[in-house]
Amino acid sequence: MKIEFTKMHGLGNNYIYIDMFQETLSEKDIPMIARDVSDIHTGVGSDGLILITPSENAEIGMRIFNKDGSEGKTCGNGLRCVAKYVYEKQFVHTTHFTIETKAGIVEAYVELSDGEVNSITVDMGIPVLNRSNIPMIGAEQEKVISEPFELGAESLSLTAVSMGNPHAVFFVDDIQKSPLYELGSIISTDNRFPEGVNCEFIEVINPNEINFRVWERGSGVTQACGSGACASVVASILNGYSRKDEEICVHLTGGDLWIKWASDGHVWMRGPAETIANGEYYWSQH
Ligand SMILES: N[C@@H](CCC[C@H](N)C(=O)O)C(=O)O
Repeated sequence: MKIEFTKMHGLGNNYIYIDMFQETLSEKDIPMIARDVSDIHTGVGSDGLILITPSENAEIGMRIFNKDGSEGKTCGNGLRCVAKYVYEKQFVHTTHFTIETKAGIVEAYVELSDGEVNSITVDMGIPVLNRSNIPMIGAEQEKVISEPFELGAESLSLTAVSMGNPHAVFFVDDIQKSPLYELGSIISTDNRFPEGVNCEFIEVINPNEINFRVWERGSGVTQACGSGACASVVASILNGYSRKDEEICVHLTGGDLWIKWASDGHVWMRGPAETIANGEYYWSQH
């Protein structure tokens, strides 16, 4: 089966994008296609698969599948790439439009420079802080802010935030020494998180600047995670390191994102999106 695709990235967080206005995939094949196409040796190589779909409730729809074939509910870097794609293909005719994800409908704003897409701002919505809705096991309604998190002999301090998808944020003194490879996969599948979790280590440089590393649920270490950057800024504010209504620069491995948690509760993300390649993928079930 021949599938046309576009490979795009947001700060190095790269996905294979399939335009479902043109292609038809069977629902049961999608997780397998996500795994196969993501494989660097036998596929194209990516952090996962993103489908750009029609939507009944918004102007455009988006679905995200991680490298292991699991479906996530949202993807910050993916949203900016989808916004660039649909604007450039003229699926939308204004610079402000809506995109539906499994986590809800978000608004995207495309910023142009000399007629070219320069950056994209997305209203990522209101973070969910109640433990049971993250979801994380334990007392209902309670927020998880700087809570002791035992992991064998290690004792970490956890702040948990859902941006539509779950994030476990840990503050470290030096980002270079964060135990990303040692603990990322263990935390990501820890049974205190019934749906798994994306795991972020952050170093606060000053109230308006943080360093960031991520282990993504279903994909492992990636160069950037937009929803994770939003969750980290929310965690930084909840812990008193940063302030609401101020734009905070998040330094990710692949570059910078600007995030603001506004007083009305909404989290805004601003950053770039790039097209890498267009191609045809030859998929066969095995
Ligand atoms: N890279 C993403 C998040 C992708 C989904 C995540 N791994 C999950 O399973 O929740 C981003 O930029 O937000």
